[in-house]
Amino acid sequence: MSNEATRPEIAIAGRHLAKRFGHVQALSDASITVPSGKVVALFGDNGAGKSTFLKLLLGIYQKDAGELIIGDEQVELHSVRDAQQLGVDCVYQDLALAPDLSVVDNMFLGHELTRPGALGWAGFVDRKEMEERADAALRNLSIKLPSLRVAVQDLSGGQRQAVAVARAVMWSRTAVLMDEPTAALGARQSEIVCDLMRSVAESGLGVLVVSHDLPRALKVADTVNILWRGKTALEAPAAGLTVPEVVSTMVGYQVGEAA
Ligand SMILES: Nc1ncnc2c1ncn2[C@@H]1O[C@H](COP(=O)(O)OP(=O)(O)OP(=O)(O)O)[C@@H](O)[C@H]1O
Repeated sequence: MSNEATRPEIAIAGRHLAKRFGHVQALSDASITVPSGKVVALFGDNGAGKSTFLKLLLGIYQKDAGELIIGDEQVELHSVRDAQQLGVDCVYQDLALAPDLSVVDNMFLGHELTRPGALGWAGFVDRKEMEERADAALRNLSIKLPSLRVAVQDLSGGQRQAVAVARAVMWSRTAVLMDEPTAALGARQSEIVCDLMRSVAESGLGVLVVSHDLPRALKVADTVNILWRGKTALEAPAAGLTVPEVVSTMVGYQVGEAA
């Protein structure tokens, strides 16, 4: 868990970001700041540029213009690896879990712990330590599962989502980005995932969540950012906003403007 004294003020931010794909100007002037310990909800109509923004923050795409900040420092990201090394991870919409592997194996996918073998040869996977660390990561977020050895395909949708969130948190030091984390879930499981977002923020990380579930995201977020045709149309505290106001801004009316 992060130490408050050493926590950066800004976990992650993109300022005045622009990105063009051929003839499509996906982003022209988009700015989002995610402070440490806060949940920021990113809203926007289809094609507004939300996924493009996330992919710029993750190093999947490279920006044409603007500034990226991670952990209070201005950075350049050339790959996903660059973002990961700065402590940024993502819970993707498809969760990117291997269904036939256990919870533990999914939590360590690509990060397996090995002990050195005899004569310095490749070591064996240290399963005991993997289980202990996975268990601690899940407990920190108060996630309860039937077993760590169960295959992910035998968990409920909400439990799978929780494993994906815990995995991202385990490998993040700075910020966790979430792309539609409740899209495939029922009401009760969505509430559990929203509670999880708050726990992640309370652990000191910045959380940026892209969502079409406006009522739930408004409830869980500290700040709301709305993109409209590739530009930031509104950045405001969630507490003062209603769903109709958000929808108006998403479709191009400013808050307070007569329809
Ligand atoms: N790799 C790409 N190549 C070409 N055009 C792209 C690419 N990625 C996104 N776009 C275009 O950029 C614009 C913004 O797309 P983006 O996926 O970022 O929007 P979004 O807000 O995430 O939409 P949705 O809610 O529908 O997922 C769209 O017009 C889209 O067609």
